[in-house]
Amino acid sequence: MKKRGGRTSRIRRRKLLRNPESSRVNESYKPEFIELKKWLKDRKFEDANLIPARFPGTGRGLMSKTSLQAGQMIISLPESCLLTTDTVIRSYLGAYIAKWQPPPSPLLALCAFLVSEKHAGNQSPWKPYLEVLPEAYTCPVCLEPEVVNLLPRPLKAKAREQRTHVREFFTSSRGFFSSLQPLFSQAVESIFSHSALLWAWCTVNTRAVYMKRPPRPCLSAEPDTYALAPYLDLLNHSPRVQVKAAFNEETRCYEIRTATSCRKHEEVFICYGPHDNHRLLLEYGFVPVRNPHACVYVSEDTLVKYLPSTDKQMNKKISILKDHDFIDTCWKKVLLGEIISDTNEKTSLDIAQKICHYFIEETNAVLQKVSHMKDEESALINQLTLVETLWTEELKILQASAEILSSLQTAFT
Ligand SMILES: C[S@@+](CC[C@H](N)C(=O)[O-])C[C@H]1O[C@@H](n2cnc3c(N)ncnc32)[C@H](O)[C@@H]1O
Repeated sequence: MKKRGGRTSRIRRRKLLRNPESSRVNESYKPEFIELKKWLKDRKFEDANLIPARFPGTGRGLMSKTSLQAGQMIISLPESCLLTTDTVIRSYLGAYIAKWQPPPSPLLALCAFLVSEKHAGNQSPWKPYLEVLPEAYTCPVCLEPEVVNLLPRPLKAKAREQRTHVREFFTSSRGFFSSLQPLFSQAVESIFSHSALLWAWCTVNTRAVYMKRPPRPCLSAEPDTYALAPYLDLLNHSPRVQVKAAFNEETRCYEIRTATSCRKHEEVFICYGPHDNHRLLLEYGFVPVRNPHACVYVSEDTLVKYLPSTDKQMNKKISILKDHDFIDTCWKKVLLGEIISDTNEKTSLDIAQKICHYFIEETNAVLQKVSHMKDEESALINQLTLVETLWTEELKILQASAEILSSLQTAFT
């Protein structure tokens, strides 16, 4: 591989800094997007505003061809382009779903359809959409156990729960998959494998938009709220934008309007919700930088370790913290406490500062370990980089918190 740092690369980097537009790569000429556009046109969707592109930092997304004003429609995708449980029930799977007892969940119906259509390859009418879907995902359920082990403790627990949940989803769906055998010449076990179902589960969970469907007798009573929205699902998340997104019953289109303007040739973002980094990694498999909702989770164990052992009110304090959802919640909120007395305030600041330093040390130690593993395990580099970004963002919060605490402490000396 060529070494970076030569004159040409220095000039290129300077150019990129001067003109960030040149760092975005238009992908609309790619065969898969040309096919997808044709497929969308056949389903009455044509769009003049957005083009697929690759951006530094966020990866593949959509770029605006014109400037977008606040209140303007970003995209309006006709119902005929959406993949919902209606699509599945109307398909060759419908009769099998109707026969199966207990009724399959809406999520299972969607996942089974995705796996089956992917297996159909060139025969699938959904091929142009399936071709642009990611081959693999980075939600914790897809990470190697040694990478999951490096996650902050509360997230590690949720990641393991997610793995168990998907495993159980697979095990409990096997009977239904067997019932589909008449549709395939190949053994269903090899089509509806654990890895195929995992791919489908991640596709729905990371890409579907919210669209409530009425309950139907052939599906279980679980809420039916997922719709896969080709092309629209290329929009990345930013916590800094506001959008209005919903299915419009009059136009019969899924519409997104932006409340935040966007300049020509910039990436167009939507907001998946005011989520912290743990939730974004857990549900969507990415960690944004400078997320205003990011926080560091402080566990009960850590609090108990740093609160004075002579404190007779310890249990009461912990239960108050629990009642207010303060345990395992945002570190930032620790800084929002009201002053009760100078002595209490000073003690609290000292404890908070100690906890903060404990976390900074722990974070630095994990970061060192991750960096070491990145040198050793090149096959895991992308997964490790994801975890590294998460810890680096936590370190920034902790360092900023330590500084604030230190200036508050100075006020008491
Ligand atoms: C609805 S899709 C958006 C399009 C996606 N980037 C693609 O290429 O297909 C959601 C996924 O995009 C990625 N993503 C969304 N917002 C992101 C961001 N701000 N930074 C990095 N990745 C992001 C995550 O992998 C997430 O699971």
